[in-house]
Amino acid sequence: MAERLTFTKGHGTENDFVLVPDLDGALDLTAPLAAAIADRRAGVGGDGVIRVVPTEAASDQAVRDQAPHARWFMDYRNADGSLSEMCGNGTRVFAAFLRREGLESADEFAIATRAGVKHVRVDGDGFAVGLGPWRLGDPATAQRDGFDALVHLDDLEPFSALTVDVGNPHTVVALPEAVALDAVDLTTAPAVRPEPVHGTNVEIVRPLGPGHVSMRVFERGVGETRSCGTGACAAAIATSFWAGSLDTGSTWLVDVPGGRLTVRLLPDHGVELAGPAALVADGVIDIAQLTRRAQP
Ligand SMILES: N[C@@H](CCC[C@H](N)C(=O)O)C(=O)O
Repeated sequence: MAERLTFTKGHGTENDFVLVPDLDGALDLTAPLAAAIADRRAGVGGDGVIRVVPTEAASDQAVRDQAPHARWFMDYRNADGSLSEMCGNGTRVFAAFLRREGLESADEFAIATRAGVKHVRVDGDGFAVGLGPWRLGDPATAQRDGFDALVHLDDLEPFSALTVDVGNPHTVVALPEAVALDAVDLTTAPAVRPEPVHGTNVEIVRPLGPGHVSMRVFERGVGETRSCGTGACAAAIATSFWAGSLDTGSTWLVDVPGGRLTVRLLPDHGVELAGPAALVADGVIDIAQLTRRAQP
């Protein structure tokens, strides 16, 4: 493996990522290496690590099959090194990197992900990305009860929640009026029942008005983050579902600690996420130093 890796640090509404270009597909971005890069004290630091690699060089056949539609694969890992199928904020930062580097020059293009091909377009200063199709985790239970899961927060009675898949798994909590959003303790992972087999991201949502919610998120493989793009989509979908108005072409503003995202609900379970993307630093990682463990 190369001893030095170039990287770019970026963020979308303060959900931050380390992008590692691997233009010839030679880098073995293992879970321990990704976790070391994402480490905020001994590494570069980020909520996730994104390898930028030609789609045809991906190890997964299902990803390589996307090569006729998308030249570049967003190989996403969480800060703990685990793989994720999708990252909404990451898609915009990935798109900004591809354009800055001249790897894509059009205003609209597609990117390959573990959740399939996603279409990106320039949208003002930022990007809009189609993240659909979404689906409810347990549609029959959700249609009958309005909820299909319970989430335990703090020492309070469990809260009703809805499971939404946006390529990756989400559980959205409808926080009752009596509980302040800022007061919820997200220093540890909320317990979700039934326990999701592959884990879940948990969004806690407070409606602010028509088409407008405030949200905090505990991300699978990370902890509390300042934003989550797929989580914002899940929050808008769940809130619309509870209001009985899905698939209406509505636009939602989702306020997160790191800023504001816009979510458009489209027909046929489509959903589009729009927001900023910033590339803030470039550098070089010394792999030997990064992986050297301090002696006690
Ligand atoms: N922050 C991302 C989601 C990243 C992956 C997530 N933690 C998971 O494991 O599914 C976003 O903006 O969507």
